[in-house]
Amino acid sequence: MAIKQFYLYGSAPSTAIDVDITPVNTIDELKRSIAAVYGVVQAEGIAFQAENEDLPDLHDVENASHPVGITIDGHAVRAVPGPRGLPYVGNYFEVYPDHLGNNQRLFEKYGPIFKTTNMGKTVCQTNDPILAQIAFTESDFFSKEIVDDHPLHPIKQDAAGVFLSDTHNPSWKMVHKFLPPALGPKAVRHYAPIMNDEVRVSFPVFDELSARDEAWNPYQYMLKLSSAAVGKIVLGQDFHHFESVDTPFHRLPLAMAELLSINKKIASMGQWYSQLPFGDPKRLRDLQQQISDTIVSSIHAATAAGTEDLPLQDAALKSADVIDYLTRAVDADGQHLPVKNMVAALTVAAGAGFTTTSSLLSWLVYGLVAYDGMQERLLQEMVDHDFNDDTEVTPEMLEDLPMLDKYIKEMQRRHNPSYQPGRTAQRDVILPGGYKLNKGDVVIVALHHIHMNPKIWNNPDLFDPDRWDTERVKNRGRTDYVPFAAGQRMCIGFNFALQEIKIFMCKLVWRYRWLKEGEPESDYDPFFQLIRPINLYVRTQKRDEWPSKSSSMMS
Ligand code: HEM
Repeated sequence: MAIKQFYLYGSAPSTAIDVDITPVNTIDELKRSIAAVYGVVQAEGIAFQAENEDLPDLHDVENASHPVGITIDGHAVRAVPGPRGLPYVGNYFEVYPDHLGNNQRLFEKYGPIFKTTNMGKTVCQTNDPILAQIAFTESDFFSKEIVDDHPLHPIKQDAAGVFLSDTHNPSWKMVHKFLPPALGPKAVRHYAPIMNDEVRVSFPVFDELSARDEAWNPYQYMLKLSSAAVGKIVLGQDFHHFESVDTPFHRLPLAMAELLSINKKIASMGQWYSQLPFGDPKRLRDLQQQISDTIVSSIHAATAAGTEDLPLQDAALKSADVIDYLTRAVDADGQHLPVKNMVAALTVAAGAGFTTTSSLLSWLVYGLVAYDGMQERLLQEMVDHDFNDDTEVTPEMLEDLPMLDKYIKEMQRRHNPSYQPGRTAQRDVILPGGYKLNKGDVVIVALHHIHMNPKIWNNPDLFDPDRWDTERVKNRGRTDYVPFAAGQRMCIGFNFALQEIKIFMCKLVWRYRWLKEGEPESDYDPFFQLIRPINLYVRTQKRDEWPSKSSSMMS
C-alpha cells in the first residue's frame, strides 16, 4: 500500500492527512482522488508541490519526501475574502441600503466571490459565471437548501415545493411534477387571448391618465396589470383593477407585495428579528395566513365546478386557468397534487408571477423614456408588421419581432427584477480559484453583477439592445446571462413572463406615446425583495398617428 501525506497549500504542512494512492496510475487519477477527498469541484485545477517545488508527474508525487501541498488553479486554498464587520451588525452599514452599488464595490475590491455578514446572517456572493454554474447545479456540492442564512428563510415553506422549499424536500419533486406543465410553452400559448384581453381592459384607465396629462407612477399600474393577468390565469379570479383610475388593489396582490417587502427587511435584519412575536414578523405571519385563506376559497370554487380528471399534459392544454388545471391534473398513478401543496404552490406561483413581471414592466416603461430611440424602434417594428388598434397579438407574431426581443433581453441584463438566488454548500467544498466553503455556507449568485461584469459584457453600463446581434453575445457562456437563474431550480414561469410582457408592451407602445417627466430616476427600491424602480414618473399621450412603414418593408 502506498500512503502519501497531503495538505491544502495555504494551511500548515502539519495538517497533512494520509491518502492511499495505491490504486492510482496517472496524475489525472490522482487529482480525481484528491478532489474526492477534499471536495474540490474541478479536479483539473489541482496541482501538487512540496517544499516550493512543483510536482507535475505522478512519480514526482510518489517520490516526494515531504507532505505534498495541493494548490487550485495556481492558488493556495483560502477562505472567501470579505470586509471585516462591526460587532453585532457585521457589514450591514457597508452593504445597505444601496446593496447593488455596494456589492459591486466589494466585487471590485475582493474579486469574484466575497463574504459579508449582516446582522448575524453570512452569505457569499459571486459574479463569476463558472462559480454560478457550479452553485446552480444540483449536486453533491450544492443544492437549494433554505438554511438560516438563506435570504428566503423567513418565508420558507416546505409545502410550497417550488421556490420556498428545499430541493431535498419531497414536496419539491411532487410540485415540480405538477406545476411546470401548466407553465410550459404550449400551455402558455393558449393563455395569449387572456393576456390580450387583460391589457385591453386596462385601456380606459390609461386613456384617462393620458387625457389628464398628469404625471403618474407606472409601477402602481404595472402591478395592477400584471397581477390582474396572474389573477385570471393562475387563480381564475378577476381582481377588477381597471374599473377606474383610482380603483383600489385587490387585497391578494396587496398582501403579497407587502409580504415580500417585509421579508426583505426581516432577511436583512437577521434571525433574532424574525422570531419576534410582534411587529414585522407577526405581520408576515398574518399576511401568509390571509393569502392562504383566499387561495383555499379559490380552490374550493374550482373543485365545486366538478370537471373531469386529465393526465398532466392534456390538463395543461384544456384547463381554463392554472387552478383549474391543478384540480383536474393527475399523474401516471392517477394521483392529484395534495391540497396542502396546491395551496402553497399556487400562492408562490401567483406571487412569483406578478411581483417579477410588474417590476420588469416598470423597467421596460423606464427604458421607453430614458433610453433614446427605443420607443421609436419598437413602434416602427410593429408598423412594419402591419399592427393596428385591434391587432390580437399571437405567440406566432411575437416570434417575428426581433427588436422587442432584444429590448427585453437587454432590460433583463441591465435591470432584472430578481437578483439573489441562493444555493447552499452540501459539504466542505473547494471552488475554482481555491476558495474554500464549509458545509452549510450560502452562495448567492448575484445576477445583476454577472450581467454587469466587464469580463463578460463590453461596456456593461451601456443600455444597448444591439449587442444581442454581436457574435460575442451570441456565443456567450451558459451562465453569462441568467435572468431566470439556471439549473433544476430555475424559473418555471419564464415562458409565461416573456409572452405576457411582450403582449403588454406591444399594446402599450402601439397605443401611447410615453414621455419623460423630469429626469427618469433609475434608482431602485433598496427595501424590496426584487429590483424595481423607485420614483419613476411618466406622462402618456394617446397616439393618433403612427410612422409610415420602413422603405425596406414597402416592397
Ligand atoms: C420577469 C419575470 C420573472 C423573473 C425575472 C423570474 C426569475 C426567477 C428566478 C431567478 C428564479 C429562481 C429563484 C431561486 O433560485 O431562488 C425563479 C423561480 C421561480 N419562478 Fe420565476 N421569474 C419570473 C416570472 C415568473 C412567473 C410569471 C412565474 C409563474 C407564473 C414564475 C414562477 C416561478 C417559480 C414557481 C419558481 C420556483 C421554481 C423552483 O423552485 O423549482 N416566475 N424565477
